[in-house]
Amino acid sequence: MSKAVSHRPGSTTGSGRPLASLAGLLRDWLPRQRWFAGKDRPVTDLSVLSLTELFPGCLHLLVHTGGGVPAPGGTPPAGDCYQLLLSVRKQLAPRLDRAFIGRAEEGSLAGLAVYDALYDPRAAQLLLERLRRPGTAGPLRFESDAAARVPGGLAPRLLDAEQSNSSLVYGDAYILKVFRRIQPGVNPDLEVPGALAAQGCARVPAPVAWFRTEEPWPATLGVLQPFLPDAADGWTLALRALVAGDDFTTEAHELGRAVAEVHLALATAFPPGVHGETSRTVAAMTARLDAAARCVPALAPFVPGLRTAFAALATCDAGPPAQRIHGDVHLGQVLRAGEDWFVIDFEGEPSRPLSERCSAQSPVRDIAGMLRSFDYAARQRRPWRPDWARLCREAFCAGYAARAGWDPRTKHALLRAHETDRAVYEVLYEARHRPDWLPVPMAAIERLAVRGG
Ligand SMILES: Nc1ncnc2c1ncn2[C@@H]1O[C@H](COP(=O)(O)OP(=O)(O)O)[C@@H](O)[C@H]1O
Ligand SMILES: O=P(O)(O)O[C@H]1O[C@H](CO)[C@@H](O[C@H]2O[C@H](CO)[C@@H](O)[C@H](O)[C@H]2O)[C@H](O)[C@H]1O
Repeated sequence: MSKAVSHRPGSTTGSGRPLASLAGLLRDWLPRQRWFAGKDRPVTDLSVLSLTELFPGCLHLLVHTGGGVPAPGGTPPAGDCYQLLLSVRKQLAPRLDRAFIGRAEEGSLAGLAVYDALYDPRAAQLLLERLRRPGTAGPLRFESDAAARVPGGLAPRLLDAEQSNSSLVYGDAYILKVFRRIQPGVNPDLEVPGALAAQGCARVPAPVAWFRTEEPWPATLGVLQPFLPDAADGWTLALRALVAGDDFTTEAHELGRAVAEVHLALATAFPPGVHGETSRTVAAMTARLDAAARCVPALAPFVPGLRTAFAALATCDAGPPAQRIHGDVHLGQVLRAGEDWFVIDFEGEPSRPLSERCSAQSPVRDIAGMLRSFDYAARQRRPWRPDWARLCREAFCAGYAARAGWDPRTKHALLRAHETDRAVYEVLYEARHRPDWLPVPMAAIERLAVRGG
């Protein structure tokens, strides 16, 4: 039986010494996780917002770092909230080495090994069982599409890839994405695929079950959707083509069509947006650039040149109307199964506030994301293959135009501004998560600032 453990939000000691002991271990472990956003500051404060015994031996936690203590049900505080599933054992089997968080030193957990339960097949199976049978566990709510029939007993495996979240694949039939950084509200990765499926859009795997919390505020915690078993992601396929010296333009053209179809479905599924005033877009892009330059000094010399890309928006054609978009389009977010491209991960850029990610924006933002991704792929090759990226870019835009009815290549200033904004985001992302990759977006920054495109 699951039960909610009574716990005073904001305290690491509300349930006694075990929490204090856990908090100590988590302060060291959290910053080492790829999905941890606050890598640029030490975890000095950590509070437990909610703690639920999901099943015997497995605790579900929402923890908060980097800000004031949040009030229950109140306004979300500054800082970040993370979802953790933790288990304890006397000894960890070697196959759970990667899951090890630390050994508790005090309280009732003293001497026990604390580990990330998502690596434990038993815990992963029990989590799927909860999703198969809608119900509650303390503040947690497990829900499903009434038409979905998820079979029991599917063998779980945790995807190794370093991602923004953690994903479990069950029997190559379903994939459960467990969100790590939790923001109040419905996660777009539940909301958007659900709305697109209702439109009959076949480009997106539709959610079949999900779980969410009511405390400390309503938020989505995880989504189960069909797994595309023989799919390969666009990044893997593009690199394979580059290594083999193959052309990728047919794939890029089809990708352009797929992204355009998703945009058309999004425009129908969500009420059309009002075009934000251009001056506000310019101000927002400029503010993001200035903030990024404060964190990554290498950007500073390019700031004046990059600002001209944003300023040009004031005098150029406004382009297509604002609408709901994907928000973080790149080659890793598209999967090819058979001849078809699918689009996944509608969370948007993980570091942006949820309200911003759900607001109507220019679809050019998504197009710019994919164009940047061709550049990223081309730069994985020595020597660099700018011609490969250029041909993919042309083909993607042509495919997009064939389906959307307008051609991104005719909106040069708009594209340049959005590619610049995206490259600035990438500089910050790489500086925080993969410093070795920083030269990739920096090369684009130099090109966009100095040569203008
Ligand atoms: N429906 C699916 N079918 C097959 N593979 C998937 C599916 N959804 C996600 N994946 C795989 O899982 C990886 C992580 O998914 P993604 O939604 O991008 O998570 P994250 O937000 O953690 O980046 C993808 O790169 C892809 O390889
Ligand atoms: O984790 P997400 O898939 O939500 O996206 C984040 O991580 C991506 C890297 O995994 C990052 O993408 C950047 O690197 C890609 C190559 O690894 C490249 O194809 C993309 O064009 C580039 O932006 C993405 O920006 C970030 O939000």
